[in-house]
Amino acid sequence: MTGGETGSQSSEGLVVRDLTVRYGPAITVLRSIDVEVRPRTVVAFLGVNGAGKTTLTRAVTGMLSFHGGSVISGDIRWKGRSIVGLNPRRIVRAGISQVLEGRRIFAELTVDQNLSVGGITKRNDNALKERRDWIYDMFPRLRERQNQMAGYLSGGEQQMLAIGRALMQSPELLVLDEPSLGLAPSIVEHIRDTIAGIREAGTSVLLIEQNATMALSVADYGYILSHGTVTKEGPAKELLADPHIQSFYLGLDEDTGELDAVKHGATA
Ligand SMILES: Nc1ncnc2c1ncn2[C@@H]1O[C@H](COP(=O)(O)OP(=O)(O)OP(=O)(O)O)[C@@H](O)[C@H]1O
Repeated sequence: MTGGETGSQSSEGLVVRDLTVRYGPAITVLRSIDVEVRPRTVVAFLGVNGAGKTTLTRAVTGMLSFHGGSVISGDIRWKGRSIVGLNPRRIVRAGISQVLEGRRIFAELTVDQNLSVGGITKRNDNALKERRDWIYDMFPRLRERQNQMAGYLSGGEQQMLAIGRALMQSPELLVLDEPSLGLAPSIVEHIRDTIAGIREAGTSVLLIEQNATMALSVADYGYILSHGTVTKEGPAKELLADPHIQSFYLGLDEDTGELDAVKHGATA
């Protein structure tokens, strides 16, 4: 069973089946992968540089064609309906929002204006105001800086803003691409707590990460991707305890259990 909950809910969330994705005519990046994100769960998608993690996010959010990629075979179903071939706007409207790798906020707009842009397709002003208050409660530092230009925020604050902007759509699924990249450990912890809070509020999260420690400590379920193929999957707690995963992704020596971050390039 995948995704951490009961089988009866499988058609409600995101179901990726037998998906093969290619860039151009010859570069096959994802090979027959199966991934599932059930409602109200956090699913970690882990792998080293170039494994194909971002390519999965592009396929799910309708961005693949902008990068010269296409779905060769298989399907991506959201709440029981195929979303392959839908444009990004329709996918956002269907309830899937994403935070791209690299915190792409609008640097010359204020924090508040960035949030307004995030909610631009929503028409209910009261609901938007409530949403904005909820985001400011989650990130008090953004409230303090709401009239500042976003470009002057720290890296961690920009990541919070990027997440907040995506949440303005009230998504049912949030796709987060490497939110911990380049951030100090204390900020990473805050981001992890935020992800847990997002799940508690009812939104499921597909969490793309190289920082396996962070991702598996908050996720319900995880997938390990290697060269475009899912090589391992299971409940996050089991993956976290797996000696091979500890050795390769968490940087713990298989024999001694000691941290070996330099050898394995772990980011924890
Ligand atoms: N637009 C593209 N055209 C051709 N090849 C691409 C394109 N985008 C990515 N690739 C290749 O696809 C492979 C997977 O890339 P992808 O960005 O999905 O991996 P990733 O696991 O997210 O890596 P990282 O952690 O470094 O972001 C890489 O070999 C990459 O060079």
